[in-house]
Parts: sequence; structure tokens; C-alpha cells
Amino acid sequence: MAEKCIENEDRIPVEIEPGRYQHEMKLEGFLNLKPTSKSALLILNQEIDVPEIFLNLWSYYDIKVCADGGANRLYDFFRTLEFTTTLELDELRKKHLPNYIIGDLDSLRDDVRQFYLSNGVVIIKQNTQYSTDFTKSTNLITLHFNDPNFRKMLTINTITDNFGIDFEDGIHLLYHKLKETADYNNPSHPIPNIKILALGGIDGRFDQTIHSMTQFYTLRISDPFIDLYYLTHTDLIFLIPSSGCLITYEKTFRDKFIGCCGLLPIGAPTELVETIGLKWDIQNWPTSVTTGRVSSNNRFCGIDKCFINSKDPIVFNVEIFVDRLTELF
Ligand SMILES: Nc1ncnc2c1ncn2[C@@H]1O[C@H](COP(=O)(O)OP(=O)(O)OP(=O)(O)O)[C@@H](O)[C@H]1O
Ligand SMILES: Cc1ncc(C[n+]2csc(CCO)c2C)c(N)n1
Repeated sequence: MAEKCIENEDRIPVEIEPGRYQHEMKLEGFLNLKPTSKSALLILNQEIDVPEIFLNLWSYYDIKVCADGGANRLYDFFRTLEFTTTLELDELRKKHLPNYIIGDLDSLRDDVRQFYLSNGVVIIKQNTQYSTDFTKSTNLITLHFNDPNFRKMLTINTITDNFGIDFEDGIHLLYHKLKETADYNNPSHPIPNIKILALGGIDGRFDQTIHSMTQFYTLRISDPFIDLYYLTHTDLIFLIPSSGCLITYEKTFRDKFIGCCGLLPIGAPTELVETIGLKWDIQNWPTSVTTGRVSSNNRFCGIDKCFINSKDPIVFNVEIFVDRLTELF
């Protein structure tokens, strides 16, 4: 079929029959989690650049995980708030303890390690230089939610070195053991989704940023129950699955808090079979980094939804005016 690009009015009503999509997501969902949802805020080693909403995010997410030097960023975040005494600062830090710190711990500062250690935070050292602190963190998150024995082990082994977890790559070993034994493919016991919102990992060193992108693709295969999102000061970034995806949002959310968006075939060339609800909608549109045919600088024109049907999963970024989000709280 011939490719097509249609330029729409700035706001159009969009209605999509349910049979046309297998996936549905609410754009502002990262701000509005159900109390029962399994979710993790993953703090990577970059300055927390969403300070306006950081404490709100903290309260929404079930567990908080610091990847190595991410713990320094959490600790230092409170310094940016206007508190006068060290006592007040430490009180605030004690009210916001992460559930885990994990990594080779080459970036974790001594004062930060001491503070979190003395306040009972689980700090897991993993020395392997064949995986990143990011991957160590996602394996840990899977174990936390899907392996009841893992949490038991942490409570029993409180005085054992590293909670009895092998220093080299114990988390990966436990994770692989879980995957061998878990009944992941049993349709009568579907695994609840785990939402991970990563702060950092983008906008810094380029190899780290590309590694962050690889996690969309590798997790889709290894842990398909994980929905990974990155939030930066400017963007929400996630993977649009193939087979039709409906993205919904409140009209006012779109009008006030969202800017441009881009469909980014970073992992592999693909074809955008159809989009409905973008300013520049496309059909049968081959897209790849090498040809330069990438739908960047696009935006939502659907009043409250947008439909994207890509042949393969594709990275999507949505500009979010994070500094304005405080109006919502
Ligand atoms: N400059 C950066 N730009 C983007 N992301 C980063 C950067 N530095 C660290 N990160 C993210 O934070 C995580 C923890 O980083 P940390 O600095 O503690 O360890 P690292 O030794 O640099 O990273 P790793 O051990 O994972 O290679 C990394 O795995 C990565 O996802
Ligand atoms: C082919 C290859 N390239 C790079 C590294 C280095 N590396 C990858 S992850 C990691 C851990 C960082 O905390 C390090 C050092 C490797 N092992 N193998």
C-alpha cells in the first residue's frame, strides 16, 4: 500500500474501535498509580532533574531503588530544599529511605553509605563488570516482586555478608534461577505488570544513554511484564509495542503539559502502519535512522487520544513540561 502523510488540524476528535489495538496506556499514568500496582522508582546516577515533582513521585511508587551513585543523588536532593539545619535535613532523608541500593558501589560515597546503612537500607554489592548497575537494578526489581523467597532471604540474613548474596553476580544468579523455575508462561497465572519509572539515564554520557535505550528492547524479551519509562526534565520516554497501541490522556493534560513527540526507530528500522491523532499522521511509512525518515517534531492533535500501529516496537518520546506539573498537586 502506498505511504501517506496527512497534516491534521491542531485538535481533532479520535475514536478507535477496541479491536484495532492490543495495548492501551494512559499518558499521565506515571503520576497516578493505583495503590495495588507493582511499581518501582529507579534513581540512576544523575542529578534529579525533576525536583518539582520528585517527592510526589516518591509517594506514588511502591519501592524505590538507587543504582549505585543514584543514592548520592537522592541524599543530595534534600540539600536543594530550603532547610536550615543538618538535623532537619537528616530527618527528611530518614522519611525518604530507598528500599535498596545496588551496584558495584564504586560511585557510592562513604558518607551516603554510612547514612543509609545505619538507617537499615538494604545495600547489595554486585561486583560484576559484565553488566551495568541499571541491569543489576532491574533484576533486583523482578526478584523483589516475583520471588517471595528473595524477600524472606533478606529478612533472615540480616547479619550475613551481603545478605548471603554472592558478591560477584549473585543477583543475576538468583534472577536466572527464578526464571528457570517460575511459571512465567502459564496463561492461567498471568504475571502482574511492574511499572518502572527511571530518573536519569538520558541526557548524560552518550554510551549510558544508548544503554538506557537497549533496556527497552532487552526487557521486552527477558521480562515482558516490566513497563519501563524514563522521565527527564523535558521528556517521558517509553516503548510503543507493535500490534496497535492506544494512548489516552486528559484533554487538559494535553493542552497544558505536553509539547512535541517523536516516533524513534532506534532499535531497528520498521514501518509505521498507521497513526491516528498526530498532527502529521502517517500510513505505510517506512522509518529508520539510516534513511533519516524519522517522525520527529510531531505532536498530538487527538483531543484525548492517539493511536499508533507500528510493525515493530518503537521508542516514543513525549515532551512534558515538568515544571508546570506542580499545578496538579
Ligand atoms: N553520565 C551518565 N549519563 C547517563 N546515565 C548515567 C550516567 N552515569 C550513570 N548513569 C546511570 O546510572 C547508573 C548507575 O551509575 P553509577 O555512576 O553508579 O555507575 P557507573 O559505574 O557509571 O555505571 P555502571 O556501573 O552501570 O557502568 C548507570 O548504570 C546508568 O544507568
Ligand atoms: C565487551 C565489553 N565492553 C565493555 C565492558 C565494560 N563494562 C560493561 S558493564 C560494566 C559495569 C560497569 O559498572 C563494565 C565495566 C565489558 N565488560 N565488556
